[in-house]
Amino acid sequence: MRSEIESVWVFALASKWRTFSQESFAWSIFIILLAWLIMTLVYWAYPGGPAWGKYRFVNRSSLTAANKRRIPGPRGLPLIGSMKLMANSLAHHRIAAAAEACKAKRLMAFSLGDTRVIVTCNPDVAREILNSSVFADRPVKESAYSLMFNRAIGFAPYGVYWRTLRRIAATHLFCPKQIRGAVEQRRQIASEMVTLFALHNQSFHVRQLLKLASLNNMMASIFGRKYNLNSTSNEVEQLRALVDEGYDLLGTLNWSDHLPWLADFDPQKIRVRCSNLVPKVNRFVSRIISQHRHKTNGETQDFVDVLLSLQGADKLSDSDMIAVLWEMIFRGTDTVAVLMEWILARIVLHPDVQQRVHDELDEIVGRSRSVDESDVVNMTYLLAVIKEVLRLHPPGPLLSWARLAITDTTIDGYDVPKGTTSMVNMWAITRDPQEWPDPLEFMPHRFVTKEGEVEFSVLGSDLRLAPFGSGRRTCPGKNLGLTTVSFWVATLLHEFEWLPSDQNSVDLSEILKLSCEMANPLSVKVRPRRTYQGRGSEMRRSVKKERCN
Ligand code: HEM
Repeated sequence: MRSEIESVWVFALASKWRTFSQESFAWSIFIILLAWLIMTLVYWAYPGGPAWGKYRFVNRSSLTAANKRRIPGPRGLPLIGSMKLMANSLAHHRIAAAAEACKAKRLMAFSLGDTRVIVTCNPDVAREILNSSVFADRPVKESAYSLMFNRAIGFAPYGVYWRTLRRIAATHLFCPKQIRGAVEQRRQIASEMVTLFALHNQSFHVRQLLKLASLNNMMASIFGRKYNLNSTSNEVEQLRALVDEGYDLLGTLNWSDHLPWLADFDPQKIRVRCSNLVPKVNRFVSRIISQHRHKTNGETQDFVDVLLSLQGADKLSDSDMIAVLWEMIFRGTDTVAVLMEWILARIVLHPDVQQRVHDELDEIVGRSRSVDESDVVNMTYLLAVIKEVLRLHPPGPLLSWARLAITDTTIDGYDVPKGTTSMVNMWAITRDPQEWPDPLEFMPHRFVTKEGEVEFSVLGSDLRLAPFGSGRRTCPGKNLGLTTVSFWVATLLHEFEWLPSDQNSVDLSEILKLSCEMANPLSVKVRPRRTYQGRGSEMRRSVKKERCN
């Protein structure tokens, strides 16, 4: 009897405890959720949104009166902050509009999920950021890591390895002697482009051919591979597909970079795509490296040979070499093609400007011969046109890749903590009426210097127009890029009159991928300027012959 009573007690207590523990569990969850919600809202309430709020809340006791000054900026949404600013094909427009609305053109703070970001639309503050040694690092995206770019110049952490790579590239790829040495290759590709453009009797799109020309140029400089634009090569097709995929991956805003709790789910399938791409790139570049290793003639000819010849501390492992080589192809191809398409678009849109360039070409080169690269330095108006296009359509409106603060620092009087990502909205600076009279007008003559005036340099010394960035991480390929673009544009303008297509007028809408491209590819017609009768059919015959071969 006693034991029966005891078991009833035990059952009663157990069921009470179960009820209690279920209730208390539910309460605990509720309290945790409530606390989390409150903290989320507290973080979000700070100017600049949740990432800034979290930093300031967590460090509130150590912040002094001076560094309590808050950088103005949008809050965005709780938890994700202002992701919508960047998750947009016109991020540079949106950021400029937000800075205007927050009266924060000099310096604006915003949050991309957990990432603290500052951005400036002002040239003086841009100089402070880009030229400071504190911002000599880059925030590395997951895709950049997966694609090995952390071992190449663009994403390598600031330090000895990065400095070594820049020195090697500066000495063997980007120095004036090397750039001059590749003149014949650029001339050859320019003449192939002319031949192919001349074949069109109707309107056509220029983009594919410009990209292919640019890729062939980089393939020749980096891998020593020479291809004809007329003939399709399996190797070029393969590389083009690899570059396009890498370009798309790096140009996509990866939510997992800023919201670590999403990382395991890989919602945009970026990790999967990267892991599919990497072995293909490895195979492609390894094959070329191994062919170079087995070359019989010992001369140093291309960048692969240079990398293979390095000894001692400079010697690179095969995987580092692959990263460096691939990055060069990757960076050097699209930027040049994108800029050329914008230049041709402006040329078609402004016949008066085209006429002035033609007059200049007739005066300096004449119609009896083709353009020589050495003519270009004397073509002041053409160079002014290129600068004006860089001003209105910088290929990297947010300077492509952001910078990362290595230590705590001060920018424009505000304290900026270590680990903050910083960006420069070059597009907004180059369209600012306080910096440029009539900023939205296409007026190349603003860059034509008068007697005694100093020429405007776009290479990073004047932050009102620095399309190649500035400071330690400025673009190392800027001279190569400008030399190629100016010579090719001079040649294409010397050979043809560029006219709008019958069906599509020039549409200057933009789309920001890794570079800022024309949203609707340029369609044009060309009329030869200096060809004798019959040259068109002669060209057609020669192309047919090459294709048959
Ligand atoms: C019109 C042509 C080009 C434009 C507009 C351009 C623009 C840029 C910009 C804005 C940056 C970031 C600079 C900064 O953070 O301050 C950059 C970096 C870089 N560019 Fe270019 N670029 C061009 C051509 C090239 C070419 C032809 C190459 C190589 C073949 C190249 C290789 C690089 C590399 C390796 C970096 C990373 C530098 C580093 O982090 O140390 N670029 N470029």
